[in-house]
Amino acid sequence: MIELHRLTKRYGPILAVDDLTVTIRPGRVTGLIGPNGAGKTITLRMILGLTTPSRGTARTGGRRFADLPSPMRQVGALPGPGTLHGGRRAYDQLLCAARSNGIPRRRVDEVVRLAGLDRVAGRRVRTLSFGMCRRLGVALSLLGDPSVLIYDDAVEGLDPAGLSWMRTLLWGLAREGRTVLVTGRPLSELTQLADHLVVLDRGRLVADRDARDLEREYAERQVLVRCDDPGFLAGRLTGACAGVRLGTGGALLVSGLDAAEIHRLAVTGGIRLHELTPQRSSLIEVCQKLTRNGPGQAATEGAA
Ligand SMILES: Nc1ncnc2c1ncn2[C@@H]1O[C@H](COP(=O)(O)OP(=O)(O)OP(=O)(O)O)[C@@H](O)[C@H]1O
Repeated sequence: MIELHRLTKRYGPILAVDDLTVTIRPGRVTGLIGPNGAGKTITLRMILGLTTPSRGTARTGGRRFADLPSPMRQVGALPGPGTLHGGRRAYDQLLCAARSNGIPRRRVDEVVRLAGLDRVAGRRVRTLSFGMCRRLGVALSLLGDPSVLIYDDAVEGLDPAGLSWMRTLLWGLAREGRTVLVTGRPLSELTQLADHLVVLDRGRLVADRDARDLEREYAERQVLVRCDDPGFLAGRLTGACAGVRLGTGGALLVSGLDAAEIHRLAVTGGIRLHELTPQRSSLIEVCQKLTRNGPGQAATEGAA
């Protein structure tokens, strides 16, 4: 479990993380998401003891990172860029990390199998593909058999096969009862991975919800309409208190009325319908609605 209590990081007037209290629970994959500058990286850095909070605490398994007796056995993280030794064989990279943390060699063999590295373990790191390097990072993070996994940029750059592998792996690790926290981009792929979402905006918590519940609650139902007289139909729809936006190719995106009501208004107005398709906004659109719909800056002191 990861517990953040009133976690705050201030850089002068900038509140990068603002009084964040949230618990990341075991048994599920939690996605930490938010627009650029929302405070995701700083939050992860505070959990991993790389940045000192201005106020509040970040604890994993009840302790601050600096107080963990054997961090590699409690928390597994993907290595940052440039951390892997290009001239070393993948297996030796793992063995070296294991030895310096008092981890037996048989665990190296286990993580090689878990990460699907069997065929490339003898190759030098610089000769591995991007996807294989990511698998090596995963193997390193699992060496200490930690109960908490924190993966920044878990899916960035992965092809569909790599993404599917990562999803299966992380869900498996979560089902074993581990705490799994992922962040990074792209949002579309991260939201496919996470079954719970913690959404930040300007350093503040805006949602801490089951991903599907969030989608159900906030997703705006819309109906896409194509007809022979969109201007006339739009007038009738707004007259019936519907929200109407113009889509591509003259289509109307209608909210606030269901397809049957739209159909009735079109028919009684003598309008011929070509398409009437109910739609739902995606989880990405929900997250954009919850935040500021795009990049921005962290909160500054005194800002509303
Ligand atoms: N060392 C620093 N000094 C001053 N401000 C900083 C520092 N590090 C981060 N910030 C600011 O803190 C805010 C949060 O940054 P952070 O990197 O955590 O955002 P993020 O959500 O990870 O964004 P992105 O998605 O772009 O990586 C940003 O406004 C950033 O400019």
